[in-house]
Amino acid sequence: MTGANDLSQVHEVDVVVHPGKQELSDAIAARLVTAIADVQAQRDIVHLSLTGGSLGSDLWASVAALPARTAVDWSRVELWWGDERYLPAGDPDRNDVQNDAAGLATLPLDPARVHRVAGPDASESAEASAEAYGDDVRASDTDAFDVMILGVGPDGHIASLFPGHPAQQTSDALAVAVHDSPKPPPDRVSLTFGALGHAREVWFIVAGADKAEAVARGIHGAPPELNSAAQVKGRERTLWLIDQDAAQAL
Ligand SMILES: O=C(O)[C@H](O)[C@@H](O)[C@H](O)[C@H](O)COP(=O)(O)O
Repeated sequence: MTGANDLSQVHEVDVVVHPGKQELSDAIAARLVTAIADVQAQRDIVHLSLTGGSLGSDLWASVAALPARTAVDWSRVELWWGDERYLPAGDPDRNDVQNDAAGLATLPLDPARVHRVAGPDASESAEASAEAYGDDVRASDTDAFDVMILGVGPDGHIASLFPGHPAQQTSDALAVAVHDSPKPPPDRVSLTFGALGHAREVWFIVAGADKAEAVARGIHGAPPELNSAAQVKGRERTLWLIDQDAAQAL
């Protein structure tokens, strides 16, 4: 990983800094393909949870361009999303649609293993969609997500859990409906903190100077009303994959 600067074991998390957003995206893709192939050498199915946002989509362009993507049996990958904007299937503002357009759709996935959050075209309400999504996660035969990928907003949000928003406090469900989101669109469905941390590895992926303060708080610790990322850790590993701009406040 040329140019990568490993600031390992900062406050019980691993931090890897890459020069810029493109290098970061390519490095996440390489790391992800290797992680999936490693799990597939041990067992049949891999559970992977994805994120929206620009980097969360860019990484699929990087995977699609990576020759080593063929080291993965994509038909044995179960795909989930940490959150989804409560919009109809196919809406260009949905996270899954943006991931697909960036390159995810080019991979030979099994559509039956791609777990999309139901939108208003396929559910009565965001609450009903969240409940169905939680049931889907519970019914899957996994002990934990193998890799939980999470983008981080400048305000410190992860998935659709915004600092200080009441939906952050849901602890009795795997997924929650979010209304009045400070970032549009207002209605969303999100995994809860408990479900997001139900992962062997959590990877926070962040680029840009506007995220530097959120990154520092996420790594060094902060209360939920200031930062959501600080509330989630992987069971085996918590990894921050960031670019130099996002590392400015460390
Ligand atoms: O539903 C959303 O609005 C996105 O999923 C959002 O949570 C995103 O992951 C972060 O805001 C980081 O996005 P960027 O990588 O574009 O900064």
